[in-house]
Amino acid sequence: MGDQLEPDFIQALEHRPKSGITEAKGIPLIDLSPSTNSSKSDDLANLVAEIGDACENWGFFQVINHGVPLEVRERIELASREFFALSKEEKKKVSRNEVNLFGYSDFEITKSVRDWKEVFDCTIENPTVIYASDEPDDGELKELYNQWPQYPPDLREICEVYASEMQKLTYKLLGLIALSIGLPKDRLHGFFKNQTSFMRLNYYPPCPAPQLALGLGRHKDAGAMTILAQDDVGGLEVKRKSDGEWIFVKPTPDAYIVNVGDLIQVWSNDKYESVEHRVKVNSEKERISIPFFINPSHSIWVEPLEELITDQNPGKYKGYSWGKFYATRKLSNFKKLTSENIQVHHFKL
Ligand SMILES: O=C(O)CCC(=O)C(=O)O
Ligand SMILES: [Fe+2]
Repeated sequence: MGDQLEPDFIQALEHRPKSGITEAKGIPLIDLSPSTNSSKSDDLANLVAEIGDACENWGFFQVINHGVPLEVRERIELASREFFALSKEEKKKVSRNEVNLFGYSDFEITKSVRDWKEVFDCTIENPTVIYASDEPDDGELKELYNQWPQYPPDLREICEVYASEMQKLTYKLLGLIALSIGLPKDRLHGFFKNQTSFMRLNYYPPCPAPQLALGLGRHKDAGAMTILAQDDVGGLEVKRKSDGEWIFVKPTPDAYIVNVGDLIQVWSNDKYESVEHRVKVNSEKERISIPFFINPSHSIWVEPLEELITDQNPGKYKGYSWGKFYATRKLSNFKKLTSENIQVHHFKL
């Protein structure tokens, strides 16, 4: 079967998916209604505690009663299917490249192995401002804009509506996370003025050798937080903190999956860790997922929050520039990497 797959998709033995599913209780499912309704303060305190436990013990959770209309989600899933069903030639008219960092790609690489997937990226702030180069002393900025395909004609409008719903949910979740570490609700909000957040439509086609490849290799998300919609096929696996076992994230209708990224790990000084995850593919069904990557402004200096630092709990990271980190990551898509891509652990003290 391996001969049906180009060698650059084949994972090393130790990273190949297991054929069965590890049945486990899975990541926590959290009802967000106490944050929306004018509910009792006890309910809010319980919700904050649940969020804190989930961030600490899993780094991942699912939310329901999140306030995002189901219709908005159904529209973006449908539009994604319509876009990826186009011919390669048509999709490549909006290819991402070194100048236009957003758009379509069928060439994603994670830890030097190709992912069995296609993506369409679009940015949220219009334009998004980032550093023009990854050189530490070069302060030149550049503006990034989206590219939109001709078909489906309403993709732009649908993505914009979806993004504005995700933004509302973002601030709700950032508030709950801040409260859960004993900080004022709006403590993290300021980092996201002129944000570099972006969203991605992921398409995982059926794979002839799903036991050899991955839809997306193991990785951690480098930004602050990710909110993910997955369809009913399933494939996402999360590395359980307690024992390192890969746990299948069972699709839950109308739930969003939330995970802590590397920035919350640094801001919280390792109280909340960013957790590895990956995506399995299957030989029969295509799968759609839509991550919304919440990233701060390029101008943010990332370091443990000063309120959390004491003599007993000294800062575990030296600071780094989010903008330079992000520029390095984005430009690496177009370079042949010979060494490990930039990672947050490079800034560990
Ligand atoms: O497709 C998924 O379920 C996960 C996607 C993901 O982890 C990512 O794009 O960073
Ligand atoms: Fe991810």
